[in-house]
Amino acid sequence: MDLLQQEVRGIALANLSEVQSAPVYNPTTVPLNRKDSRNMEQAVIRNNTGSSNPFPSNHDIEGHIRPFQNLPAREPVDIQFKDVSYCVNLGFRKGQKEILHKVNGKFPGSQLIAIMGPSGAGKSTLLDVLSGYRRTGVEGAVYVNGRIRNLNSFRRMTCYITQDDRLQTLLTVLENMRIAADLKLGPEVSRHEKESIIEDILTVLGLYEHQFTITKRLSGGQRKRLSIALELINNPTIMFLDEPTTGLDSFSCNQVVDLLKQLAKQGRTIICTIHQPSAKLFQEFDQVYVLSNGECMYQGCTNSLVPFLQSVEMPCPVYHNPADYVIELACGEHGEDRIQRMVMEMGNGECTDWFTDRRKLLKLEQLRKKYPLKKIIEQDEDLTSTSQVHQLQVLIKRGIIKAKRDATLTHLRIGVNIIIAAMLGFLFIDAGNEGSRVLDNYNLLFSILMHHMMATMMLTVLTCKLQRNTLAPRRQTVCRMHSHEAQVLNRNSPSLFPTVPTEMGVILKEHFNRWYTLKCYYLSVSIIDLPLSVFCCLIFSVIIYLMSGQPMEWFRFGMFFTISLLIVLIAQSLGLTIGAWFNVVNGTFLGPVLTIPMMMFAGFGVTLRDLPSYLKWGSHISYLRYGLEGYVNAIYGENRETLDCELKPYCHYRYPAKFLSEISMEGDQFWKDVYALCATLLLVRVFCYFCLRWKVVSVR
Ligand SMILES: Nc1ncnc2c1ncn2[C@@H]1O[C@H](COP(=O)(O)OP(=O)(O)OP(=O)(O)O)[C@@H](O)[C@H]1O
Repeated sequence: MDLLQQEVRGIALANLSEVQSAPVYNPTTVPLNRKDSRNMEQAVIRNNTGSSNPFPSNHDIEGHIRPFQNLPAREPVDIQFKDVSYCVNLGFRKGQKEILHKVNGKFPGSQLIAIMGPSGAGKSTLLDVLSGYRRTGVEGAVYVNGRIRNLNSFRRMTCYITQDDRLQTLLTVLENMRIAADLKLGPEVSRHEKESIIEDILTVLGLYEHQFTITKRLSGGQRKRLSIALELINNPTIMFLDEPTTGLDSFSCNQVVDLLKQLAKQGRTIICTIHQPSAKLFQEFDQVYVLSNGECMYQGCTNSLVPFLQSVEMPCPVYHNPADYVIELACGEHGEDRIQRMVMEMGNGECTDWFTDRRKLLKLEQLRKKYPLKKIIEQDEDLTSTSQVHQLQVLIKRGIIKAKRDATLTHLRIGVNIIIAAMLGFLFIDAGNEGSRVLDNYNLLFSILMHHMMATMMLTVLTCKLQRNTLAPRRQTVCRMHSHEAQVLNRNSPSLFPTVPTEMGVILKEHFNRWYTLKCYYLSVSIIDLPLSVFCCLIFSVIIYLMSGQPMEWFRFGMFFTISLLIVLIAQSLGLTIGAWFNVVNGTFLGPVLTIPMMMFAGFGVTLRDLPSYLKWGSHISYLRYGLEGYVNAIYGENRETLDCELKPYCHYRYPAKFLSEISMEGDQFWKDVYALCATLLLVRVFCYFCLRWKVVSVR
């Protein structure tokens, strides 16, 4: 051994002895009774005081610090996984790509566990697989307390916190917490109890002073803590967090990790992915799991990483952060052979030699004995904890608050309808009663149809766009980059490429975390928008009807308005379907393009009679045809009297029946058109729901 090597070893071992002498909380050796956990909490807070204690004191009568007094401590849950592989389909004729290669691991309860690795190593994928978010393409077994994971009961005790904070930004912190409490705890828990839980969580997370702040004004760290706070309401036993520290400054990082450590001490298993923590932050984790190219390079206690590297003859250089060094190794900066050596030594995650007290680690059969099979209560497939009626009520309440706060879009919709109605009104002024301007009026009716359809559809496509199709956002692989550059890129990426959470991203997160069923969400969205759609449509119809001098008969106005409203609702449903299915660029392109065939078959340019026989079917599926026919019948049908003929000596269409016959819309078809439009609306709504459902399920 040369001198340099001896020196490096000596210092690494010195690091090790220093680290080992520090008191390390090990849940496998220390039973988690109330007294001990209190002492440990005190110890941690004492350690934090003077630096960055994120937990304002929360004293009980004896003066002891008791955070989360309204959240009972949890019985630890032990997670193990064996030979877990994950494959994605790359598309038609492109084959498959294996992202995780038969990895193994052991995540004991009451621990704060970090999954580390370079970008593209498979951290988020492993988190998705373990949380049950990804199911298709997954092989291998995941064990919970020694038994094969039952996904439904597992999901009832877990929550997933995404990297990009998918929050309702228009609501205040308190409103967000109250909505989450109402959705998760239901009406059985009294308002007082809910408020106590909320107060407790907000206090411990340092958000109490910000409870009346609108979420969009919170800092990055506060948002992250709010994301955690929202999921803590129903007290999950296992928490999965995707890069909870990315985009935060070191102070906020410490706050978040300290908080996670507190939660772990109460019996929760906290598993999070993390890029390259600072040396201080790294020490906060109880256990670390290092991935490289979908294989496990190290698994064990954080403090054992340095000795492990020593044992495989890749000692951590002096004054080097072990976390940085292991990422450099995982990137292959020191050679691919070193990765392979570490993977082999670790048995791809099977080796448990580097846990603090491996004798206390329980085998699967021991775990089964320790946690005997509980009586299984038959629970239905619905994973939510409250009734659907209750969820609907809460979601409608939330939607109304949001609509009130974001009045710009509401004002814009009203404004656009008034302006377009006035413009068309001026253009076609008094065309409705004049026999010589029947064709003008026909053009006006078609223009109204176009307005209702395009304005509503495009607005919906743009506001419900789906940004990403996964809970975990993807970034480009930067594996071979120098670790420091990678670190800088990763720390900067949130500000360089802001990931604005869209409504769809929020739905994916909330639905996966069992806040509500998709049915309730969809119904609430439809109900909330209805009054505004009716109002906009009514205002437009009144202006255009009066300005263009249509017949002053209530029943005709009623017919005109009914058709307008049905068209608006159909266009909105189509917009929702396109918005849920395609991204914003494709949706903006497809919306108008798909409308063209509908217009072709509407009977406007080419009358329904003159349509070639092989294209007649098109007129039966075009809702614009029923819309136009409905308008024409409302204005010129129902035995309308002879029109005025004041502008010209001869009016070709003085008799409405003649006009109806020429455009091939004779015979009172109004109710047939209304039925056809209602059927289309129902069909599109149901189709849209299944699209949304498919989208949510298919990304898993
Ligand atoms: N649906 C997919 N199709 C093709 N490749 C995928 C898919 N999902 C993930 N990958 C690839 O799998 C690898 C692992 O991705 P993953 O997001 O798990 O990495 P990561 O370690 O979390 O990276 P980061 O830290 O940058 O988020 C990457 O190379 C990624 O490109």
